[in-house]
Amino acid sequence: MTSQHKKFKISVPATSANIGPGFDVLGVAFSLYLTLDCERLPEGSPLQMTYEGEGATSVPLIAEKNLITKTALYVLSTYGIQSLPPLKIHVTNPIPLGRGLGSSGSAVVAGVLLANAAGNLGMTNDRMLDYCLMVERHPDNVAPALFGGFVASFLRELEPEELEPSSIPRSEPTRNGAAQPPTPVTDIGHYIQLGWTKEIKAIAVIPDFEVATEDARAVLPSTYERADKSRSGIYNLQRIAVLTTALSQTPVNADLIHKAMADKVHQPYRNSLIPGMSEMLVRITPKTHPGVVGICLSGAGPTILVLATENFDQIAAAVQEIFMRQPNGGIKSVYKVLDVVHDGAQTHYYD
Ligand SMILES: Nc1ncnc2c1ncn2[C@@H]1O[C@H](COP(=O)(O)OP(=O)(O)O)[C@@H](O)[C@H]1O
Ligand SMILES: N[C@@H](CCOP(=O)(O)O)C(=O)O
Repeated sequence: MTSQHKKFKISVPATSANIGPGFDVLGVAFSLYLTLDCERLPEGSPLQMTYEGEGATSVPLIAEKNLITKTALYVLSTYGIQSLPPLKIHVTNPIPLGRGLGSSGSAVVAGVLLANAAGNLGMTNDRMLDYCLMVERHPDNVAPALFGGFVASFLRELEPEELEPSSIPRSEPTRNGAAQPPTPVTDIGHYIQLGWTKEIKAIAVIPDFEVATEDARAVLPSTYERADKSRSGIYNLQRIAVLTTALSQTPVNADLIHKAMADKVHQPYRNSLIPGMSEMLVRITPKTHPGVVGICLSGAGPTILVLATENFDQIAAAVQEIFMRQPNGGIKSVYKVLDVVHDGAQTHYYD
């Protein structure tokens, strides 16, 4: 039982999805945490929500509008609970929004954990994944955020009768306003945690502009043909199979990983949204920059993710230099050297 605990803290890691060829499949959790410090208030008190960090000036703090709390409200409503219990919630968010580090996925996971703790729902992690997938339909951010580590995942196709109108919040609203299922069906998400050698860290080079995931998905083709000129589907399948094992092995085979991180399914179409990316992917290699293991777009971008074993500052500087050479005064960026973390989202109870 958790109801006697007056305070609880939820922490959810940032993630990077895709890792090159693993579009909508692979994701990895990082040592950068969205946290919610929660305290139960006396019955009848209004919800109090405060927020610091990334998004502090833009994220709404109204329960029905904020992605964390509206996700929690949706989960609670499927249990017949129509409002959040009286709570004081302080959000601390170091994950930049709209940069391809899974801020929305982490917010969705935090919302599901918030509902679980606040409503004493006693959900299993697998059940929580189902709820996350009703809100964020691609699994590659929410699965590693929930479970930690390097995760491959898929979700089953929903049946037409499950696609009925409802008030499920979407982290990326569909462009055509397609209807969403009313309650989570079970057994939607399937995943496996893969090995990741501890020698490989991630350098996230974060430019000072946002790309909404919805916009970065809108530039992708609606169909891929087996016989297309670049054989993009087969190209990616071959690489993803090699990459998932190569990233677990010691000693690190940088040349193999770098080649296996190439992609033809999403990155080429997103070039136009991320000035300098195509040059970075060609020019920053294990041969040109010792320590580099691989390079890709992080999630839907615009962050560039370099996997590396050493020389982190020099490698980051090379990416930043290419951003700065872009037209109209260049693009400023910051970078973070991140560890892959093997624990996912957590709820700690106090008092
Ligand atoms: N901590 C948060 N609290 C509330 N909303 C958030 C939070 N983090 C992200 N969001 C919502 O998610 C949007 C960004 O989602 P998205 O475009 O998918 O980018 P990202 O790559 O960062 O996940 C933000 O504009 C905001 O609406
Ligand atoms: N597979 C998705 C991943 C989006 O990740 P985000 O961190 O940018 O939200 C995609 O590439 O669209």
